[in-house]
This record gives sequence, C-alpha cells and structure tokens, in this order.
Amino acid sequence: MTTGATTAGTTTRPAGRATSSAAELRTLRQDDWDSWYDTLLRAFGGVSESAEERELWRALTVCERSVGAWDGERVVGTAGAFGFRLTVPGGASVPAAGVTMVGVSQTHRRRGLLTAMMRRQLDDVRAWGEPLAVLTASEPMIYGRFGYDAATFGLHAEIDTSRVRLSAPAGVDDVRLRYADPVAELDVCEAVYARTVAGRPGMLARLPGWERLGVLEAETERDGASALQCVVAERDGEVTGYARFRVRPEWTDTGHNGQVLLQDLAGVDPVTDAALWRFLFGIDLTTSLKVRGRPLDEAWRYQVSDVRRCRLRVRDSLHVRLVDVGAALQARTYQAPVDVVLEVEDAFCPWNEGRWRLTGDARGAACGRTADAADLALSVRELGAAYLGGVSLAALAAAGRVRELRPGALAAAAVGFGAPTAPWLPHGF
Ligand SMILES: CC(=O)SCCNC(=O)CCNC(=O)[C@H](O)C(C)(C)COP(=O)(O)OP(=O)(O)OC[C@H]1O[C@@H](n2cnc3c(N)ncnc32)[C@H](O)[C@@H]1OP(=O)(O)O
Repeated sequence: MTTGATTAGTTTRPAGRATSSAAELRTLRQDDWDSWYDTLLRAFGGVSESAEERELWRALTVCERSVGAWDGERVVGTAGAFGFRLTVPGGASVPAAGVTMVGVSQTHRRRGLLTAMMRRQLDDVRAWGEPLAVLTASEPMIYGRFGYDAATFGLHAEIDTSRVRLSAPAGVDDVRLRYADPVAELDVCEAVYARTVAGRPGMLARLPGWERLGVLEAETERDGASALQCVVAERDGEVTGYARFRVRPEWTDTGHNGQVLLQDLAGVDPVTDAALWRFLFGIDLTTSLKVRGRPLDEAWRYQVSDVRRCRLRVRDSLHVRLVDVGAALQARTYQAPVDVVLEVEDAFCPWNEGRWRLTGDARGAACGRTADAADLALSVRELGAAYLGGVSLAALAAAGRVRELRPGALAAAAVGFGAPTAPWLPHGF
C-alpha cells in the first residue's frame, strides 16, 4: 500500500489549462473525515443528508483505504475504496476494490487531481492483492481513461399496470406474503439477499452495515411518496423473498392514478419472484409501477402481456477494471472451452501490458504470460466490459475495439466469456 504523502503535481497539464500549486495526497485519517466528507458532498452539489445517513457513511468509510488531496489546510479531493467481494461467472467471490466517494473541489477541478488519486489508488489496490477495481460512475465518460468500462447494465421501466397483465408460473399461490416493518425485519431481508449473491455475476457480498442503506429515509427524495413499505414472502414457513417499495398516491378528476416505486426486490427462487411481482402489479389505487436498475434478464419481462407499455430503458451500472489481468481472468470460469492468447494494452497500469495465454472452461481457468503469437488484441477496458459475461467480445470487435489476429479466435472467445445469466449490480455504493 502507498503510505504517507505524495504530491499531485500540475506541471504536466496541457498548455492553456488552469494551474494551481501542487496538492498533497494523504491517506485519510479518522480526524479528517468530516472535512473530507464535506468536500465530497459539495462536489456533488452540496445537498446535506440526514444525520443518520452521515453517521452510516462515516462508519462504512475505511479510512486506511481512502485518500484525500490537501491544498494547505483544505481538503480539495476525495476517493475511497471499499473492500468488496464480487461474484464472477462460475459463482466465485473475488476481492474487488469498490471505488467510491470520488470528488474534487470545484475550485481545483481539471488540474489533474482525479488522475493523481486514481494513480495512487490503483497502485494501492495492486499492492493489496485485489485483482479487480469496480465502481458506479456519476458520468460514464470519466473513468475509461483509467481502464474501466461498463460491465453490467440495469433495466429501468415504467409499467402501465392498468393495461399490462402478468402471467404467473405454477406454484405462485403457495407463496404467502405479509407486510413487515422494513427496519425491524432488516436482518430477515438481508439473509435473503445473502442467499442470492452467488447466483448472479456482478453481485456484491454486502459488508455489515450496508443493509441499513436500503432503509434509510431520504425524505428529500420521497417527493410525495409513502414511507418505505416492505412485503416478505414465505414458502413452507421459510422466508424466501422480499420487496421494498413506496406508494405515491395521486387523485385526478377521473379517479386514482397512483404509482408504485420499487426500491429493491430479492427472491431465492423464480416462484417467489413471481409472487412479489404479481403483488406489485396489483396494488389497489395505483396504475403504474416504476422500477430502476433491475437485471436485464429478469423473468417478469417475459411474463408481461405488453412489453411496449413497460417503457424499458437500459443504463450502465457497474464499471470494471482489471487491476491484475492474469489473476482476474483465472478467477472466473468460461462457459465453453477457451484457449486464447490476448495482446493487452494498458497505458495506465503498464504491468498488465503484453501477451497472456488464457485457457479455461466451466470448471476453472489458468492465465499467465506467454511469448506465443497473439490471437486477439484489445485493451484492458474491453476485458473489463466483457469480464462478467454481459458484453460480448464479438460486439466489441464489431465496434472496432477488439482485433482478431487468428481467424476463429474471436467467436470461440466470445462464447467462452459469455454467461447464461445477465450480470447485475443491485445497488450503488
Ligand atoms: C466512483 C465515483 O465516486 S463517481 C463520482 C465522481 N465525482 C463527481 O462526479 C463529482 C463532481 N465532479 C468532480 O468532483 C470532478 O469533476 C471529477 C472528480 C469528476 C474530475 O476531477 P478532476 O480533478 O477535475 O479531473 P482531472 O483534472 O484529473 O481530469 C483528468 C481527465 O479527465 C477529464 N475529465 C474529468 N472529469 C470529467 C468529466 N466529468 N467528464 C469528462 N471528462 C472529464 C479531464 O478533462 C481530463 O482529461 P485530459 O486528461 O484529457 O485533460
């Protein structure tokens, strides 16, 4: 890990840019957390949050994995990295630095502070032995230059539940639903979430405390909607799922027009999922169901009577960066056999550059340096995009981002890297 102070210089900035005196990068100390966090909040517009939420973020911040940039006494830059475990194709849980809380003061923007913090952070992540770094981006164009690319996508929908019908699979009537207090039954819901993590690439094993984020009341975001409501699903006396949502009633001259706003939903089996979706579709006095960031392949999409009236929209979600190409590629499995030499370009983390031979199948993989001729040429960004199986190497080749050097290598690798389940990140961080 990088320790002590380093200097984020501005002397290499292109001509014509604003310059400032150099800022100093230091590992965050607990005593500095408040000013560090205030700088971050201001970079995001300066809207303050509840005291409870602030204290939760304080508790979740891992100071020794966080960095700040100081200009004299003032914090002018922030970046943190949670120590997550990420589910990868095949179901393994791989250490991944969850890059977070990145902000640069408006008084110091575009002088290279973010670049300096990303440099230091990726060196740290490498030293910690974590093969991956992951983030959700406030703006997707920020992080490509540091080797990240979008690997999971979330589905947003606004479903006209007054018109769209949902078919239900056999067994759905065996699921019993009951209202629950979202805070009192937090642990019950979290246990369900934990059971789903290994089943989908892109999911994060949540660290203690994270579950509280899901139920914190952000009054400023309620906008006329109810407090958080929770429904728990049970089968044969066992809790198998939950949905947390709000209802925003609306009355018009012609009657009711309420909205259901889904916050999160998890089920350990398809029948539980179907029961929860059926419930959400049928809440009295509502005519629409708004969902955000759901898996691209979730079953309800194939159970609706009119997909057009669901107004689907796709958005990038988890961006992935391979910090150690060899370790990352051999940590996942491949759904069809692969034996491919990759010529990797990685200007920001040059230790990854060069040729790697990857062999693997559904049982396991090996990846190491080779002097053999390359089959595919690509940058670390394309590897990040394809890593969780949700972005096809063939599609990236069609976009001019992967070059096939041995005929046939692309199709084989594209199939091998794919995954039967769409990768998904259920929540931001
Ligand atoms: C994981 C997360 O936490 S995501 C949250 C990111 N934070 C925010 O969005 C908060 C508001 N924004 C900010 O705090 C800052 O503008 C930041 C952190 C995005 C950028 O910080 P800066 O110190 O200004 O970036 P820096 O000067 O290192 O810029 C590096 C390069 O990225 C480019 N860049 C920086 N921000 C952006 C952006 N928002 N959009 C497009 N390009 C950008 C710069 O132009 C520069 O390009 P160049 O190398 O070709 O000259």
